[in-house]
Amino acid sequence: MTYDAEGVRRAVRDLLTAVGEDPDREGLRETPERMARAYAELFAGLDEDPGKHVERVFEVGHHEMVLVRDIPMYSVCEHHLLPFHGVAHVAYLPGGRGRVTGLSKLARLVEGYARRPQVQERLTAQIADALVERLECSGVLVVVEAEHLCMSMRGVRKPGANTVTSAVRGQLRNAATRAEAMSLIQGGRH
Ligand SMILES: Nc1nc2c(ncn2[C@@H]2O[C@H](COP(=O)(O)OP(=O)(O)OP(=O)(O)O)[C@@H](O)[C@H]2O)c(=O)[nH]1
Ligand SMILES: [Zn+2]
Repeated sequence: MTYDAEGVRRAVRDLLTAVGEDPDREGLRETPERMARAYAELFAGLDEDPGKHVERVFEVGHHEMVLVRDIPMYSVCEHHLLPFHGVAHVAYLPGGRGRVTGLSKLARLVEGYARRPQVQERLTAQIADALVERLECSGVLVVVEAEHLCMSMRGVRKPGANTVTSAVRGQLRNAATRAEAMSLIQGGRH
């Protein structure tokens, strides 16, 4: 997939006209160009294989849980192309050889799947599946908490409603391990 900036500029100009605006008035003249740049950033994940980040591993012989909590996350809902944003928590149990990946790579993984038209459930599952398949860890728990602007600023208009999704794989399905991960995730709450 290749990003077509010219196509985006054209479409934004047409959109402005269709909603009853004048795309040639001063404030809007550069808007197609600005939006082409903005969308290139918001949808950069479409041109990426996010799983590649977590294939960079270190053999440190760590067999216990690793959790990165409160990773800021911005995505765009595929139904309305409006933002949903919040935090992702990513926990995993290293596989047999105690291989871990860089902590920032977990955030890069979240970014790669968030920066595309998404639904929160798929985003959550894709992060979990990439960790199982690419890092080859023995268990994963991903929790995403987000507010959807399509629910806040339009439609049902319920600002503040938070959607929480989780995806659990492998040994983190075990009740005790899962409870430990959940309590570590909630440990940051006041
Ligand atoms: N499951 C899920 N639903 C989402 C997500 N983002 C947006 N939605 C929902 O997608 C649904 C689309 O519903 P439709 O009835 O097709 O569209 P709509 O008429 O604009 O719906 P309303 O938002 O209720 O006005 C809405 O209920 C949204 O809240 C998401 O990440 N996951
Ligand atoms: Zn939506």
